Amino acid sequence: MRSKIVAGNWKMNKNLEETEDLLVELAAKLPDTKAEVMVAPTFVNLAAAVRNLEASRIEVIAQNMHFAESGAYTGEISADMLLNIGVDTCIIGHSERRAYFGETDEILAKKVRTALEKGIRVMFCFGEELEDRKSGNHFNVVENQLKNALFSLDKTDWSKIILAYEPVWAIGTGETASPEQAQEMHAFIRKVISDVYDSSVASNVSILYGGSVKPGNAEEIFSKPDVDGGLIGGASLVSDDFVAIIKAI
Ligand SMILES: O=C[C@H](O)COP(=O)(O)O
Repeated sequence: MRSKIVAGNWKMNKNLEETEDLLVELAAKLPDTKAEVMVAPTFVNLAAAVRNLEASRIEVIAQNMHFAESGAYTGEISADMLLNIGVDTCIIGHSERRAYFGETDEILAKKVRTALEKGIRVMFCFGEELEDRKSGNHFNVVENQLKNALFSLDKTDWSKIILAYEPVWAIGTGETASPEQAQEMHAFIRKVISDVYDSSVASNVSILYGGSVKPGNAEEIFSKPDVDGGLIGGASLVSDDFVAIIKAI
């Protein structure tokens, strides 16, 4: 049975003091929900966030990790470093990593493999660009992203995978995929997974939607049968907005 999940990706926002303030607010305002609630602060504040949320059910997750175990990779963070501070879920493949840091499907496949070998749960992000959507190529693009990074995994690995479909044209733009567009793509993703693996893998994986989710549109998006929650950027930086989105699940 798949989980409902609402995750906040704070990206490169919030210094230490701001991080702690927001966590205190979120912990205090967290509504009663069966959904998993996650936040992904920047690397330098992860350890403090874990300590801050010790008594809370909000999970601290990472925004990225390297595929190598350790070594001469200046500026990078390993899976073991995350585990060592109590972080065992990591976002991999966010479109900003793909676009600004050259992360290819091949690199992402290696990251996913390392994460799973280390026991880190992967929140794998993917989604088409605006030109792909306009040309009607969005289903092919999404299928290839999944195939290149995930379809060599064993069936059993999928219990450690969360998917986050994020159409690039809807990220930080205020333009959201309609609930119908989100549902159509999520249903397609489940069908592709079912064809490659089987229907139990497809029905047990949580598929989140990300891209300009706000308090005003979350409920309608989350009401769709194949949408299991959201990966929230901008609106997760404001406690009342993030709490309202959690309430919508
Ligand atoms: O990781 C989150 C996504 O990039 C969505 O960001 P956004 O809610 O600011 O559009």
